[in-house]
Amino acid sequence: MISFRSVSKVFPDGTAAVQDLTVEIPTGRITVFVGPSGCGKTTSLRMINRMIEPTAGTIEIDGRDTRSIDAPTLRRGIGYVIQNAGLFPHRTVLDNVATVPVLQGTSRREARAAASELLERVGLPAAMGKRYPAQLSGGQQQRVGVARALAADPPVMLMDEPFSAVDPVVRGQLQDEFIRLQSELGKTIVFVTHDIDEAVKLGDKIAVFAVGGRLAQYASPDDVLRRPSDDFVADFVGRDRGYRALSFLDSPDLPLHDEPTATLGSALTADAGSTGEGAEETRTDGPATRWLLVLDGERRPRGWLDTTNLAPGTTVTDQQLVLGGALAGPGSSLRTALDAALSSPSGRGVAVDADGRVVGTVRATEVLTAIESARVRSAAERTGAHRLPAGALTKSGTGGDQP
Ligand SMILES: Nc1ncnc2c1ncn2[C@@H]1O[C@H](COP(=O)(O)OP(=O)(O)OP(=O)(O)O)[C@@H](O)[C@H]1O
Repeated sequence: MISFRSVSKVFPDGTAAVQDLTVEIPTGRITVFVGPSGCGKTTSLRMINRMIEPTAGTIEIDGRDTRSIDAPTLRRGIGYVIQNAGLFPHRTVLDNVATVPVLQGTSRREARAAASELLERVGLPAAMGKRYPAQLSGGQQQRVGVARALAADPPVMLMDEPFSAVDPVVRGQLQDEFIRLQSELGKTIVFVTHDIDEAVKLGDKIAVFAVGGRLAQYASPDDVLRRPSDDFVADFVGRDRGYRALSFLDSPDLPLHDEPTATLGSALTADAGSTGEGAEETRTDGPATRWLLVLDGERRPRGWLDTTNLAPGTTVTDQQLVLGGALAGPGSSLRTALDAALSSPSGRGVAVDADGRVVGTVRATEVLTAIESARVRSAAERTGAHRLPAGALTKSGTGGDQP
């Protein structure tokens, strides 16, 4: 546990960067400091490893005042990852990762072997260890940065906007891998970002900072989205926060419908798209159309086919397909399920099993009904009137793939 007790930082020029911050950061979880630019997130983070000293208050790690530990010793137990990775340009990737263990007396050979394993752990082939940082993409450099911070196996990791220098797709991948890695490692992580979506996705707890270094709210992502503490937080988390809060509701009981399908490369039969309950006429952007779900040979979804003007016998090709949006997989949240239905041209969201094979479709109206029931259950749970089944309100992935 890292405890901030009435911590303030006023810089010599008079800037009050952090004001009276009191916060308890739980062990083994990800706590995100989020807020607009200049509100004291980085200053607060750097006070943990004493790169910046507070002007008032105390910071304790597991009950020990950090001022009672000399700074180098303190920092050995605290990994630090920054934007753009901050790698040493003239050292190979492997030696970058091995730096701290070597400084701590591990033999170079041993440190390199461990570094090589760490690279694989963060999703990089060990062969990349021979390259120099400039020979890697931004996303790869960030992975090396994470591996380097993990090399000394510190119980605490400080991460300052580690994924913000990469494009949104790579950032999403890095976030997913980071969640997976943390589920194995269980480090105490303090993560700084100005992106509320990133905070909600990664954080077990979120500290929302307001301008002037004031803590506006400290709560679970679900609470920050559903019950912002004041207008500032409500404004910061944005207008569609109700929709985003759906990410925290599981979709265990959604009814799945059988969906008529065709296989890519096969010929359309005369009744294609007109049998089964999923084949009713669906109004999309004008005329009524009949949408048929097209699969590959492994029953994985490839897209939707508008059969309105297609004669029986027509061969189904990739070019004819309209891509749906998100897929709902096992353990998906209601947000993913709703997104799958709303982003599908047929209005029917495709549900897949763990191998990506189609198991049926869901309709937006049914997801909305499930959302309503989950809200009722959640309200009952808060008042203690009703117990939810275990895991019913756990955080699930919010993303989805395109069929
Ligand atoms: N060394 C310094 N001397 C004077 N003022 C500073 C110093 N470092 C930071 N500040 C000021 O302290 C305030 C908080 O800065 P900090 O970097 O902690 O904010 P932040 O929330 O991390 O911002 P960002 O998201 O832009 O990185 C800002 O007004 C900043 O200009």
